[in-house]
Parts: sequence; structure tokens; C-alpha cells
Amino acid sequence: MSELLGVAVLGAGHMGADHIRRIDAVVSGARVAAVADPDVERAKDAVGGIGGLDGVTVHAEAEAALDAPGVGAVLVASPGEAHEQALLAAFERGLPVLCEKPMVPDAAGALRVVEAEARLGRRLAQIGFMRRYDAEYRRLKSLLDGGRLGRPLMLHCVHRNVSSPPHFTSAMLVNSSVSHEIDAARWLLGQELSAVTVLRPRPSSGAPEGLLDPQLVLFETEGGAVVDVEVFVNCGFGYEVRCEAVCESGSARIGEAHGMLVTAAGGAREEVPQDYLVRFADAYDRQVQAWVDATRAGRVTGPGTWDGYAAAAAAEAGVRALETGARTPVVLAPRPALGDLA
Ligand SMILES: NC(=O)c1ccc[n+]([C@@H]2O[C@H](COP(=O)([O-])OP(=O)(O)OC[C@H]3O[C@@H](n4cnc5c(N)ncnc54)[C@H](O)[C@@H]3O)[C@@H](O)[C@H]2O)c1
Ligand SMILES: O[C@H]1[C@H](O)[C@@H](O)[C@H](O)[C@@H](O)[C@H]1O
Repeated sequence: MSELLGVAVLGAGHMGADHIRRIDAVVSGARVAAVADPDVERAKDAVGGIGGLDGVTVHAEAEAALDAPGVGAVLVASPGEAHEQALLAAFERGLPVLCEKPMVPDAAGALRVVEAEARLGRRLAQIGFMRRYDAEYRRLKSLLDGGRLGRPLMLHCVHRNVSSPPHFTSAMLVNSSVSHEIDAARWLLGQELSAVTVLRPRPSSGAPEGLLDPQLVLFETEGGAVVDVEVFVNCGFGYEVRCEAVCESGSARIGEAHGMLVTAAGGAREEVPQDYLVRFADAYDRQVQAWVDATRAGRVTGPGTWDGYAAAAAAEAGVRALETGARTPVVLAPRPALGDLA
């Protein structure tokens, strides 16, 4: 296919604006065809950032962007609560979608999306778990899959943000931030998560009033592995994402060295990225390029709606565990095959 893929971007906030720039300047084979945001000025600013409105329409309503001229695919970067409606609207129109995480924040809504896609009988959605496209995570995945270190016993994970946005809640540490570790653990280990417990240390004085930050989230898997995640979204000093896999005959650690190491005046200083747009820049680029390439070839690859649902179910159990202090099972619905619900 030689024609560029026309993409409608829903949501022109931090991620949406960055994806608009990426589609325009980094990714090949696609162009921004339409942008929707209820804050139309924000949408116009993002479009202004790629040189203006030539060939791009701006809308207040997501559905209007899906129906705009030249749209052949959709990138959803609105808040999680808006994703179910956006995904179902894209499915109704037969449009392939790349949807930012969390696919849908609640498990029941996420399952409705899985079922809607199963009724179509073909995949249409890729979910934005971009760590699967990060070079270090990919190396760790092939090492574990190769079996050289033996069976993985534990994953020790760290997820720190400099600060959280104003609307961030204690539940969002689990269902927004830790959703990345949930997906990474399922993918790295090739197993579903089976139970979750959340410990709540006394909150940092750097956290906003009432926010339970940090938290220690412990998952058990169906194959008997344990995954611990320190999540700390107001650490104040850097964006740090680490993962160590401890296996029967060795361990492997990623996420340690990202910035430049500057040695001067008798000391050495390593730069620490300040946010995800820097730390995972290459992963977002590869993720969107892979989506565009697959879409233009008539295929859908990468994490799918079942991964989005499984992450939502584990996160929902995690939020219950946070509230109750109890070990909480992760219960998944039976997985429908594509076409099963036709
Ligand atoms: N993959 C990652 O690492 C990563 C990083 C940050 C955010 N995200 C995800 O990206 C999504 C957006 O996050 P953000 O940080 O850009 O948020 P944001 O608040 O900066 O931007 C969201 C934008 O969506 C708009 N919006 C609200 N309802 C809408 C609707 N129905 N249709 C279209 N637009 C709508 C808002 O007006 C706002 O401009 C979330 O799902 C978030 O979890 C992912
Ligand atoms: O929505 C964001 C995003 O997913 C980031 O990758 C994560 O580090 C943040 O904690 C989360 O709030």
C-alpha cells in the first residue's frame, strides 16, 4: 500500500500531542488526518505543533473524528474512562485502533471490549503497553524465553515518577501506573496473575494530602512465581523503571543505566530521565511504527484486548487489596475466541 494511513487521534493531552508529533515526524507510512478533544483549543495547539491544519480536521467529539475524511485508523489517547466508548465506536466502523493503557480501567468494561471484538470475529485493537517494544525489556524477554537462567522465580520491580498529576488517586497507582508491570509480568513470564496483596507504608511527605504513595504491590502467578512492585509516583527525583528477574540459575536486571554519565571535577554524575516520554521515547516510536506497518499490511499485532482485560482484572483486584489490606484473588472470565460470540 503506498497511500499514507490517515490516523484520527482522540485526546490531545500529554500523550496525544506526543503521538501527533510522532506520527508527523518520526513514523513512516502514516499521517494525522483528524484530532478530537473536548478542549478544542488544546487539539488546535497540538495540530499547530505539526505545522497547522492543512489536511487535518479538528473536532470536539471523538465520533466526528472517526467519521472525518481520510481516516483509516484510530489512536486513542483520551483518559481511561473514555476508552470503552472510543473502542466500541472504532469497532462499529471497522477501524483498527491503537489504544493507550489502561485499555478500560474497570474489568467489566474491559470484558465488554473483548466481547465486542470477539463478535467481529477479527482483531482490531492493539493496546499501548509500550514496554513490550522497549529494547531492554525485549532482551530480558528473549533471555527468559531462551531458558538459560532456568525457571523465573521472582520479579522485583520499581516504578517511580517524579510527581503525579493533580487528578491522581491512590487507586491509580495500581490501575494506571502498575498496569505496566502487570502487563510486563504476564508477558515476561507467560503466565496469568492469580492473587494480589498491597502494603501501604506511611505516605511520603512529598505526596499530596490523602494520596497513599508509595505502595508495595505483590502479585502471585498461576505458575507459582512472585512479582513485587514498588510504586512511588511522587518520588521527586526521577523517572525510574527497573525490573530484576531472579531465576533458578541466575538473575537479570534492566532499567539501571539510561542517561549519560558525566565525569568532571573529581566526580561522576549520571543523568536520570525525568519522565516516561524520555525514558520510553524509543519504545513509543517502535510501538507506533509497528502498529502502522501492521495496519497497512491488514494485520493486527502486539498486545490485544485480552491483555487489556487481564490487566484491568488484576488491577481491579489490586485496588480491592489496597482498600481491604487482604490478599485478593485475581479472577478472569473465560476467554472468548474471535468469532465465538458472533
Ligand atoms: N503509555 C504510557 O506510558 C502513558 C503515559 C501517560 C499517559 N498514558 C495514557 O494516555 C492516556 C492519556 O493520558 P494523558 O497523560 O495524555 O492525559 P491528559 O489529561 O494530558 O490528556 C487527555 C486529553 O484527553 C481529552 N479528552 C477527555 N475526554 C475525551 C474524549 N472523550 N475524547 C477525546 N479526548 C478527550 C482531555 O481534554 C485531554 O486533553 C491515558 O489513558 C493515560 O493512562 C500512557
Ligand atoms: O499514565 C502514566 C503512564 O502510564 C506512565 O508510563 C507511568 O509511569 C505513570 O505512573 C502513569 O501515571
